[in-house]
Amino acid sequence: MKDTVPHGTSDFVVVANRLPVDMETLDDGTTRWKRSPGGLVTALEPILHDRERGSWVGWPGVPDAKVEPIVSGGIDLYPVELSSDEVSRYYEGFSNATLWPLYHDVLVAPVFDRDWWHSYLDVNRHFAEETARTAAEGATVWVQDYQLQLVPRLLREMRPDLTIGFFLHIPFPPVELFMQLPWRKEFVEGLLGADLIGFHLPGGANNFLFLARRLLGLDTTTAGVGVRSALGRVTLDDRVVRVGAFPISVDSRQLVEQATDPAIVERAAEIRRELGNPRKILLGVDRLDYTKGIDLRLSALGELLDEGRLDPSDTVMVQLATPSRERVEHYMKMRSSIEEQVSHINGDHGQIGRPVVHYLYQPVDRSELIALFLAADVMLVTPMRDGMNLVAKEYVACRADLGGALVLSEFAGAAAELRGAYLVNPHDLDGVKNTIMAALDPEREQGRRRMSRLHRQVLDHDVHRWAQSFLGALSPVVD
Ligand SMILES: O=P(O)(O)OC[C@H]1O[C@H](O[C@H]2O[C@H](CO)[C@@H](O)[C@H](O)[C@H]2O)[C@H](O)[C@@H](O)[C@@H]1O
Ligand SMILES: Nc1ccn([C@@H]2O[C@H](COP(=O)(O)OP(=O)(O)O)[C@@H](O)[C@H]2O)c(=O)n1
Repeated sequence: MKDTVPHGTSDFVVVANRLPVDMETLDDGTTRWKRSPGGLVTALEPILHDRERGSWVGWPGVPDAKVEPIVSGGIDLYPVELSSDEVSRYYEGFSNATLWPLYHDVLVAPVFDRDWWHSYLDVNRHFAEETARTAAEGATVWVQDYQLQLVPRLLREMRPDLTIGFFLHIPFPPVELFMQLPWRKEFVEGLLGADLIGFHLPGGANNFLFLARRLLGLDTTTAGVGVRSALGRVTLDDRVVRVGAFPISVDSRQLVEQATDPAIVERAAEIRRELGNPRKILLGVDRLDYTKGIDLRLSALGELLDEGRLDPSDTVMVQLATPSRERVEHYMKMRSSIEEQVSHINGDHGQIGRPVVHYLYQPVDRSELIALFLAADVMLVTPMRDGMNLVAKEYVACRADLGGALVLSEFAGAAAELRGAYLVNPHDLDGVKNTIMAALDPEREQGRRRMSRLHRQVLDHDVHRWAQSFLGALSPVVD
């Protein structure tokens, strides 16, 4: 964290709830910055690094942090302060106990709280104001995700000279679920402040177009939206808003480079030794979130061990769970139940010094994560619903050796592209168990062919292509 930076000079501004780095206060009262959790940051960081100068407006991850604009990793960071009350009502409340469950198939009941809604509105206004101060005349602003869906409209009112893109990183819900939202019209109007609205999948884009017609009576295209093509259009009095599907991805080449680094390859071998040289290693890597299906894969593993279909003396599972939204009720409950499941499995099937499940509830270093990807024979990605899931793409990008197998939920956005994975319906526990068994022992050449297809897909469709396709579609507005 170095120089301070001036306002009003940025030609390209990313606006996201979080900055790419979180502020951390140490025991001695000093502060330091660490990488923020989640796939949004993983995806957008390399995009901003590519640009000569880019800015990022976001929250530094802790309440009441008064921080001046700073430069980090070549990106100008403009912190937006949130009070502890706003963290509780806007972030933990409306964003993560209302919108998050509503947009993830109502896996838990969304809470509709009017105070939270007012806080969401206020915070969206703060973000729009900070962005309006930061952006240069005629700049391009790219607003990210469900926490900031009102920003496009608010920002356009403040700064009509800007070109505004919006991208939603989570699923856009089916119409009948979205209709539950008491403030549904405000959301559609908020998003329509953008020039281009992007979703991961065509389904989300089509749902949005339908809602713009139904809720606001607007004139929209009705033909289906394609992937990176056939954009939909909403015609307003004074302009046209385009709507498209742009599946996000990872920095595949960078991952291949890291995964073929001899030190990381050696670390992968060392991890296998440290785990007791099991015949098979299963791996799960997630934020600890009830959408991710960590409990489901543990149930599958537990039953396979109970039934004697897996041998605890030669099978190990590693589950990394990054702490997330720890004060939100359903996250606390999910943590307890996962930890109980891990204890049961280890209690029933472990031996002294040889647990079956190695569970870490802590952030893990990037190079260690890549070594784990290399060591894993089967990667388990089993969400009940997920916008994309970059972990699935990271795993196959890292497997340039064509080893390993990916078990992937049909309910992750990534399943639309990674058709060569072992696809599972996360509501069908027996199906998940049988698929895990198949993925553990594929015929060698067939396994390599599957991985080769997946690896190529992710190399051809990386995060740079994602950003180019979105920003390319946004730029005709500028021309
Ligand atoms: O900021 P947090 O509340 O700690 O949450 C972390 C991020 O989680 C979500 O990530 C989503 O974006 C990924 C990239 O597009 C996608 O692969 C994944 O399916 C989504 O869940 C959230 O949408 C982000 O805003 C958060 O920063
Ligand atoms: N222990 C962990 C777990 C995840 N991660 C990263 O966090 C990101 C998770 O992205 P994702 O798209 O799969 O899911 P969300 O957490 O964004 O919902 C990936 O880039 C993972 O590599 C990590 O760095 N360390």
